[in-house]
Amino acid sequence: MNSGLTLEDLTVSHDGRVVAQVSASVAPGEVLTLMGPSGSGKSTILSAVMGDLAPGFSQTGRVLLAGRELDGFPPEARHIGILYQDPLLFPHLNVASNLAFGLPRGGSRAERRAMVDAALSDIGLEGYGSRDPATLSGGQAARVALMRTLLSRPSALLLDEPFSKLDTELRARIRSLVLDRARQAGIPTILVTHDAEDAAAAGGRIVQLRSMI
Ligand SMILES: Nc1ncnc2c1ncn2[C@@H]1O[C@H](COP(=O)(O)OP(=O)(O)OP(=O)(O)O)[C@@H](O)[C@H]1O
Repeated sequence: MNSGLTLEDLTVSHDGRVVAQVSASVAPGEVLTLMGPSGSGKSTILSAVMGDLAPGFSQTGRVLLAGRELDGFPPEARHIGILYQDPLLFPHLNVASNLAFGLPRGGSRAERRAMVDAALSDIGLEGYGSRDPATLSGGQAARVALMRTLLSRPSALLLDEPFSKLDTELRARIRSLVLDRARQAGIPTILVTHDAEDAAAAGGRIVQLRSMI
């Protein structure tokens, strides 16, 4: 059974005008790069996959995960992880609780704590568990956000330029961390980027969106 992600003639319109259109299929563990000029609809396509279009937009076509159509599923039942340029962390939870939020249910307190500690170590933030997210640098917050998403074991991963605000060295490290994990876990992944180095690191096929205006 194909457990990849398929976008079948996915078309998004606003006021009767097509603003984004794509057909693509992403195999398990493949990182497909979505490129295209500003305004060609890259972020809009990711919102359509999430089933989370802003009011006024409508979509046609199909999104299939593991061969099953996602249409009609509430967003929380889709198990699709998304990361944006600006890391979104819960401001009222400390760093450890933000990470624990991503863990699937189950397991003892001690097991969950051990998983959070291992995750902090993986992102080079040992000892940061009790910190308030507001006290983190941009790069530290980005690492926590991506690890929280990875811990939730998404069935598919959407990356909307999540590396673009990081400095060159951190960018390369965080990029490898997330792309390697996605590949190892067999997660079909779509990376939106303007950056040729990101696309090369992704190593998968590149789909170019055309500007619809
Ligand atoms: N609220 C809106 N009303 C009308 N059109 C909109 C609205 N929001 C976005 N659009 C249009 O949808 C199209 C796709 O925008 P989108 O942000 O998905 O492009 P993008 O490729 O991600 O751009 P960028 O690379 O600049 O982030 C654009 O033409 C944009 O003008």
